[in-house]
Amino acid sequence: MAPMALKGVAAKEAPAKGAYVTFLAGSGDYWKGVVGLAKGLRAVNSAYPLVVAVLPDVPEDHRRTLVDQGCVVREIEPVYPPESQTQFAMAYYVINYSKLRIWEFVEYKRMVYLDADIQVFDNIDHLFDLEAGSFYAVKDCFCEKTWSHTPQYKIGYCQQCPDRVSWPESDLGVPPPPLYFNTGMFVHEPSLATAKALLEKLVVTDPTPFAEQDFLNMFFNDVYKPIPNVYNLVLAMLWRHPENVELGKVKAVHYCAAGSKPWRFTGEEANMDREDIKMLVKKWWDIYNDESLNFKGADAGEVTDPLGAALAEAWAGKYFPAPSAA
Ligand SMILES: O=c1ccn([C@@H]2O[C@H](COP(=O)(O)OP(=O)(O)O)[C@@H](O)[C@H]2O)c(=O)[nH]1
Ligand SMILES: OC[C@H]1O[C@H](O[C@@H]2[C@@H](O)[C@H](O)[C@@H](O)[C@H](O)[C@@H]2O)[C@H](O)[C@@H](O)[C@H]1O
Ligand SMILES: [Mn+2]
Repeated sequence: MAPMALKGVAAKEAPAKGAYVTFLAGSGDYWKGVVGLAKGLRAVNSAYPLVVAVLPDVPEDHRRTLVDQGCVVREIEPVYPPESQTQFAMAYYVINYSKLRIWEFVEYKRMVYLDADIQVFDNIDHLFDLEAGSFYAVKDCFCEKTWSHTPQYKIGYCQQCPDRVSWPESDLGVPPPPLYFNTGMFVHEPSLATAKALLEKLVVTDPTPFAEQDFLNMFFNDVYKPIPNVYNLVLAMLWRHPENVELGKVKAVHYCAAGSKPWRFTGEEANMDREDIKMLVKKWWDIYNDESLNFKGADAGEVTDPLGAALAEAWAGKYFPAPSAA
């Protein structure tokens, strides 16, 4: 017997296949990173929309700019680590715990998360077809000063080159650290059960220096599957492990090195005078400034990405009342 449909409850929509998702907090200039990302994904003809998880402190004009670029803007509730210990996470990173909300985006079966300081230079839509059940992300590097609090930094050990300085297991009596991923980019499967489990685990987990990145590495440690660094080039790799980088094959660049955010670039910080860095920053600006990559929404008449147009239209009314009839 067919299950009786609950009166007035619309049949559950089958989740859409997938979407890219990024995270925006505050009223600062990271919205420029999101605009760049939206245009970069268009430049590589991605078939998926870009969802932006915004904290309540993101101003309306920034949200409007993102909707005008075809983004689907979704407000999320902030996520805070246990109050009593917050001072143990680098204050700057504490807001990143709110990234955990994207597991609640169950209208999508699969999502590819990208930090707003990432730019995509080649189509990576095939990531949506990776086998389900694993957590896919790129291995991080332990060699920058930001890691100076860790034993691996003090020893000079890095998972990017485990043989350069081998882990002194017999001296330390502990095995090398498990594989550790950078959370500027990852492929995940939204699920309310996982979202609930993440938050329940967070409540009993003291914050650590790399905040949600450390936490996600702990949580997904047994299902983590490394993917090649072409999907998330952590810039420090260019001077820490150049032997592991083939710049011509890189599909996504992560501008996470100090001073490398393109929209704030001065070239003054360490390594920012490198030719490859200046070339990558220019590549970012070339996309950001390319008017032909602007979203051509329904109101522009010529719909170039129907899914984005439909989503943007559906969402436009959510944040901005439809223009009243003149
Ligand atoms: O003021 C901020 C700081 C961070 N972020 C978001 O949080 C992500 C992680 O921060 P960031 O990329 O600066 O960290 P990094 O990768 O450089 O360590 C950013 O990419 C943005 O998506 C933001 O929206 N506003
Ligand atoms: O909140 C912790 C952050 O941790 C990661 O950034 C780090 C990491 O890449 C280190 O390896 C670098 O040395 C460091 O510069 C950089 O900030 C993620 O990119 C970011 O999205 C966010 O999760
Ligand atoms: Mn980043």
